[in-house]
Formats: sequence, structure tokens, C-alpha cells
Amino acid sequence: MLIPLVQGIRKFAMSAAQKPQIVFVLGAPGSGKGTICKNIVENYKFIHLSAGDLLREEQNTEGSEHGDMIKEYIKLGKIVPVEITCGLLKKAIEKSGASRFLVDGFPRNQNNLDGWEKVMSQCVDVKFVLFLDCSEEVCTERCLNRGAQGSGRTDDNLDSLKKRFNTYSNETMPIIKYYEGKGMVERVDSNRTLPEIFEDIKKIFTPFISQS
Ligand SMILES: Nc1ncnc2c1ncn2[C@@H]1O[C@H](COP(=O)(O)OP(=O)(O)OP(=O)(O)O)[C@@H](O)[C@H]1O
Ligand SMILES: Nc1ccn([C@H]2C[C@H](O)[C@@H](COP(=O)(O)O)O2)c(=O)n1
Ligand SMILES: [Mg+2]
Repeated sequence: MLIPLVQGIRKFAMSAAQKPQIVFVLGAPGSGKGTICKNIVENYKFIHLSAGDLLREEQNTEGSEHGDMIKEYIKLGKIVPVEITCGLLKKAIEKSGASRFLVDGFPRNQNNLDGWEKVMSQCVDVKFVLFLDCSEEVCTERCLNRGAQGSGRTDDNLDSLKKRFNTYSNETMPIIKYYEGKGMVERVDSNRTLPEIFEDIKKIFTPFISQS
């Protein structure tokens, strides 16, 4: 059975001023989402929630009814149905009780976006999307290096990466464009070195924190 998303929603209802603030972090596989979120957490008061990490954790949880399905989806670079992913995110947000979250790798497709809006739009405040823009060539090299360094990820190989990039171009880019249309995207060129990227991150997050 899928995790019931509406469970506990009343507990989570709060006034606009108290709503947790969300920054979505999107970009191709290997564009640096996890690395840059770690840097943001070190410098600003945010909790980092990676949808991919939550799914991998669920996949490895003994007795999980979704484990086998998640494993198959991840290997094929396909996007897991939102009931599972959004359920995991919602649970983590509620459990943390923090006020600012970086939601990394979500929403990845229209199903993710629809599921999120249905269940979360009343209880959280999505502030903007941090889009880490990086070429496929650079991303592929980074993921293959990560695999060679022992990431243990079943999808850090050329076969899975090709599928993940297809999913990214066909399903995630339209979501980034949707938020662009709403004037909500902060784009950072993440082909560059980490110090260069962090300079841009500072220019985005310092004013955001001081205004919010
Ligand atoms: N700007 C950078 N320059 C060089 N290496 C980088 C840079 N950013 C990230 N890396 C390295 O590239 C690899 C992928 O980075 P990271 O895990 O942060 O990407 P990601 O976007 O979270 O990927 P995924 O979508 O696969 O989870 C890691 O080994 C990381 O150390
Ligand atoms: N919203 C999401 C996020 C991730 N997944 C699955 C499919 C991805 O290829 C995999 C790895 O994610 P990453 O760690 O690269 O962000 O996890 C998903 O189905 N839905
Ligand atoms: Mg990641």
C-alpha cells in the first residue's frame, strides 16, 4: 500500500508566517546538488533533504514494501511515483520541525509536481528553485568518477546515466521551465569550480536569508 499522504495533515497546518520555507534544488545527475546543498547547510540555517537519498534509504529498509520497486526505478533512471517520494519528504519535514529546507532532486516530473501541490502547497511555502546548470559531458564525468571512488550507487554507470539524462531532459527540464515562467528560478552555472559556484550561492542566499 502507498503511504497515505494526507495522514497527519492537520498537525501540519499552520499560519503563513510559520510555514516551513522550501527551496527546491534541481539540476542534471552529477550537477552538484548534494555538494552545493552541503555548502549551503554549513553557511545558512537549512535542513537538506535529498529525495534520491530518502528513496535509497527506503530501498534499504528491511521489510519496506516499496524496496524492490524503488531499486528497479533507480537502476532504470525512472522517477518513482510521487506518493512514495512526497510521503518520505513530508515525513522528514514534519519530523525535523525546522523552518527552512533544501529539497534536492524534487520535483523531478509532472507527477512529482502534481502530488506535491496536492498535498504540500497549503502547509509549506516554496520560495524559489535553485537550478544548477551543467553540461551532460561534465556531469557524466563527475558521476563516473564518483562511482570509481566507491559511491556504491547502482546508477553511477554509463548505461544508467544515459537513461537518467533522458529522464532529466524529457521530464525535469519542463518542470524547471514551468518555474522559470513563474519567475522563481535562480540559475547557477555549475560547470565551474566549487569556489566559483559558492560565490554565486552566497549572492543568492545571503539576501534571501536577510529578507525572510
Ligand atoms: N563543481 C564541481 N567541481 C568538481 N567536482 C564536483 C563539483 N560539484 C560536484 N562535484 C563532484 O561530482 C560528483 C557529483 O556531485 P553531487 O553528488 O553533488 O551531484 P548531484 O547533483 O547530487 O548528483 P545526483 O543527481 O547523481 O545525486 C561528486 O563526486 C562531487 O564531489
Ligand atoms: N524525485 C525523485 C528523486 C529521485 N528519484 C530516483 C530516480 C533517480 O534517478 C534516483 C537518484 O536520484 P538522485 O540521487 O540522483 O537525485 O532516485 C526519483 O524517482 N524521484
Ligand atoms: Mg545527489
